[in-house]
Amino acid sequence: MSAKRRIAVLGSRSVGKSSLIIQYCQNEFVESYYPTIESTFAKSVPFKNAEYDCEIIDTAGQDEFSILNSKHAIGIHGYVLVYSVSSRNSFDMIQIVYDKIIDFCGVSNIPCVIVGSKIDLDKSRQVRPDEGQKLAKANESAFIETSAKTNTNVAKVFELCLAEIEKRTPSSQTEPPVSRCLIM
Ligand SMILES: Nc1nc2c(ncn2[C@@H]2O[C@H](COP(=O)(O)OP(=O)(O)OP(=O)(O)O)[C@@H](O)[C@H]2O)c(=O)[nH]1
Repeated sequence: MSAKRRIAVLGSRSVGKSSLIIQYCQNEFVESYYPTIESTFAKSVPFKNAEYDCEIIDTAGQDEFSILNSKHAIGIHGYVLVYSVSSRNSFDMIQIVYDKIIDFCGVSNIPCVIVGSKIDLDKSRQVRPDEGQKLAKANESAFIETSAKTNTNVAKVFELCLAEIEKRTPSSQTEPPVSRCLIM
């Protein structure tokens, strides 16, 4: 039986979350922009001699005022946090979203990949790769830069996420760790 892995993709509006997932699951890139409310994609992924049934949750873009939806914290095995390398604001949102998740879950860190998207827009780059790397290191996360448009490093994002999950949850275990948060 293949293990189930539920992965939530979060980040500011319009950074390319849907495009990344659609490129990964359906091998296509859509130039036009349709804001997401929420959708779920399924993909079976072979990884390290095992087969994983991945459920990938595409979320509506967040900002500093959004309240973390409990659906994006409960029952989630791993996170993909996306910013666009051409938007400093979206980069600044990553730490805010990360902190909201760890606060909600009552843990000190989560299985997470930080993604700098849209690297094909190199001329309008506002965030350097080493800044992304440093942020990821500070949050014990994996890091990668991608382009959904040119299909650069797209599959790698989800492999890194499975690897981060694997570091903390052996493949024999299906449920994500229970939150240590106590309601008194
Ligand atoms: N050049 C370039 N454009 C991209 C890339 N990825 C996404 N886009 C464009 O950026 C816009 C937003 O992409 P979406 O994938 O809808 O972004 P999103 O993060 O899902 O947006 P929300 O649903 O509002 O949160 C669209 O016009 C895409 O075509 C990329 O890798 N390169």
